[in-house]
Amino acid sequence: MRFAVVVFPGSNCDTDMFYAIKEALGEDAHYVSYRESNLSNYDAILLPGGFSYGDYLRSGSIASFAPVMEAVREYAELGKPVLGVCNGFQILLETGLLPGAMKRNDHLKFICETTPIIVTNNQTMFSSEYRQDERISLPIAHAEGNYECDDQTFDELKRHNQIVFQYADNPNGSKGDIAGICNKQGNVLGMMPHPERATVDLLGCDDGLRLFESILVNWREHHAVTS
Ligand SMILES: NC(=O)CCC(N)C(=O)O
Repeated sequence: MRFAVVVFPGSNCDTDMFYAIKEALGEDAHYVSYRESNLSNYDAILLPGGFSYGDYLRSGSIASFAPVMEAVREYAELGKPVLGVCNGFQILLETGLLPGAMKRNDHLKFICETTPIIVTNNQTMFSSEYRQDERISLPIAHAEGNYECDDQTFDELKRHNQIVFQYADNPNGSKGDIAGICNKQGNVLGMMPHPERATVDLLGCDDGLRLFESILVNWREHHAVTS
């Protein structure tokens, strides 16, 4: 499976993402520039964490106008997997590929810690290798992770099972303890916790690996070789 790791000016988790795919998952990973306009060679697109364009204006807002995001939008419309982690999630929100917005953490401090996460929906292409309502541990590292949306959007997220991950111990004030949501079609996921920082025991936790394994398992199911 060929994964694209998109690199924006200011990305800083691209190498971790590349390592997670190449070394921990054992699949093909490629760095792709924010200038790229054709993503048709890839089976999944990964938007890594970081501080794209210095987080100026709002996190992810300037990156949402990068040339590659038009290609990501077209790619997502085809139903192919798009994952945004942390700053990647913020970019997906700013692009409108996911509903809602990110505010500064309610305590106005940057938080960097490993935190308990609940798998609220294991029926997605990103979470199927977890058990429903499983409690896992993942690192978080952000200043703007306080998810916000209006009540109508929140009801829709619940009605369409779009809330995929929730904080067990809300660290930032996020509405509904939201840590990760997907679009209605289920092929675009944004999440603040960093699964790519938790893919091997050596990192202290490997609960993130099953997220990438879920993508791979689901891709294989749709690309089964029948001879
Ligand atoms: N780890 C990251 O992606 C940093 C996120 C980010 N730009 C912030 O909210 O602070």
